[in-house]
Amino acid sequence: MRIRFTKMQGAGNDFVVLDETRGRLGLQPAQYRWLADRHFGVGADQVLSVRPSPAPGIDFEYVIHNADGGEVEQCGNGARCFVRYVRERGLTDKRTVRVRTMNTVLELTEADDGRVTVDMGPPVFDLPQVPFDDAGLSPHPQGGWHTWRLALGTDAAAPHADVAVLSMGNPHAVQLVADVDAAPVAAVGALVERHPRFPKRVNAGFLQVVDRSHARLRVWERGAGETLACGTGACAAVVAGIRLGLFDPRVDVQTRGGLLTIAWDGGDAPVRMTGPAATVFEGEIEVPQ
Ligand SMILES: N[C@H](CCC[C@H](N)C(=O)O)C(=O)O
Repeated sequence: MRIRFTKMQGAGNDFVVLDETRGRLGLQPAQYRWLADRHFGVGADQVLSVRPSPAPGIDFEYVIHNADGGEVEQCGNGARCFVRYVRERGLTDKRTVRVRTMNTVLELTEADDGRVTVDMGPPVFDLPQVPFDDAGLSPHPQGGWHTWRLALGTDAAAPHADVAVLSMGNPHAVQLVADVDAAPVAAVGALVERHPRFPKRVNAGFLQVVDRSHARLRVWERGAGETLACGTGACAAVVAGIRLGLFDPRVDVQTRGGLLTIAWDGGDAPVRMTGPAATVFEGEIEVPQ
């Protein structure tokens, strides 16, 4: 099947974007994996599909598949590319669009200077909704909130990770590190991603607090490995840092791929993320059956 696609990136987190507003392509997980493959396909961290409005008051449906072919609930950097895409292709002339993902409605706004702000909705701390299995664990109090100690092996001498656990619509486990450049992102991130206490796996964030309004972050993403930036990961890291008493309500997060600004006023307030979005190239490709 020959398909048209657009390659986009937001802070270096890269995407294959598909226009399914006039009909679905009917792709299977193996075909999403192939499209994301950096050697045999186009190459991307996620594949994003733009689908027609599912309900009144919603402009589009926003469907996200990780590089491993699995469909997931949320993608923050992808949301910024989504609004750039629908405006560039004339699918809307609105400056603010509302899109529905698997479990949330996001509001995306493109400013005159091209920067995009996403209302990511409120963070979720209810552990069964993350989901996270805390059976037999006691939280470690820290700065007015708490972290959870994850054993990363079976024997008593196994290393552990102390993680803050929350959902931005998708699951996140955030740990504090002194220096992100020295953090064992691949080794520990892969163990946290597939830790049995996360039945749907988890995105593993490594957060360095620079000061109360600046952070550095690396993320080992569920279903994609380490990416140059993770939008929901930046939101989760700032929310965790605020709850742990480490950040003010607005934080600039330096990722390997670029700068994201995250703001959250606490409680049920929405998390708002601002950052870049860019179209890299358009193309056509024959997708194997
Ligand atoms: N790997 C994530 C999806 C993409 C999130 C990330 N690319 C972002 O910008 O939020 C997950 O499985 O929940």
